[in-house]
Amino acid sequence: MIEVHGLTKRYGDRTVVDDVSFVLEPGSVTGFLGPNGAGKSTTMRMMTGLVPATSGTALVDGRPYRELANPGAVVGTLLDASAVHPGRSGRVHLQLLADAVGVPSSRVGEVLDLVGLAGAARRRVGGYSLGMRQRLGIAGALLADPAVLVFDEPANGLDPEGIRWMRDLLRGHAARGGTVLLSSHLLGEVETTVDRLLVIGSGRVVADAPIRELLGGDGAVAEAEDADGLQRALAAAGLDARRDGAVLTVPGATPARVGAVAAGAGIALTGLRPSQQDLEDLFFQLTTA
Ligand SMILES: Nc1ncnc2c1ncn2[C@@H]1O[C@H](COP(=O)(O)OP(=O)(O)OP(=O)(O)O)[C@@H](O)[C@H]1O
Repeated sequence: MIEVHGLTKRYGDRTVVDDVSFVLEPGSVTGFLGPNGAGKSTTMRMMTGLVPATSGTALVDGRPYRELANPGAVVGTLLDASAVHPGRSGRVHLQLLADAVGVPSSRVGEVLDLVGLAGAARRRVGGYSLGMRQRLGIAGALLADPAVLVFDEPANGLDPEGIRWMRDLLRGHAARGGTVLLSSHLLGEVETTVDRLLVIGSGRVVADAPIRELLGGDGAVAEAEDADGLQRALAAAGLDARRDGAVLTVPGATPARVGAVAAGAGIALTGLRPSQQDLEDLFFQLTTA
């Protein structure tokens, strides 16, 4: 469990993270969204002791990251995948990390296999592609099988297969009771990976809720060849519907209610679903002041 309370960072007279509070529960993947410069990386860096907070606290299992006896065994971080000595091989890089967090050398081979880098393990990291460096960073984060993963833009440079692999990895981690915080600009990827959304704009939290709740909206979207007839039937039932061709959007009505009205009027529906907001639209609504 991660508890962040009142976390604030000032550089000179600029407040780049402003009184940020949230809780990350085990068994969940939280997507951390915000425009460029909103303060995501700085927040993650304060949480993991890389940058001192001006004020506020970030606790991992009740303690600040820096006070954990073996932080790498509790929190796996991917915060700057390029911060690796280019002259070292991937295997040597991971071996040094393994020594630092106290895991056996056999684990190095396991994580290399896990991230799909076994074939490139003896090559110098300087010759790795961006995606390979990301995979190496993820391998390092997973070495000690930590319960918490804090990943800043993990999909950066990954190909579509790699992105799917990462999604499965993060979902699997949460399914085993792990806690994941992931920042990303790939909204489609976020939508299919996360349970919760934490959105910041200009250093402040502007949304923190389950993604289904944020995108859910209350209403139904129905399609019918006889859209005119359906609109009349809905109006007779006291429901205002907005029509766009054969598609009717009915705010404030459940799909079940719309289906019942259609059935009562003898109108065949060709589609019926809860209305859902587009994540991109939501993102701009929340972050455009
Ligand atoms: N060491 C520093 N000194 C001064 N300002 C900094 C420093 N590090 C970050 N900032 C500023 O803090 C703000 C937040 O930066 P941060 O990297 O946390 O944003 P971000 O949300 O991660 O952005 P991005 O999506 O572009 O990665 C930016 O305006 C940045 O210029």
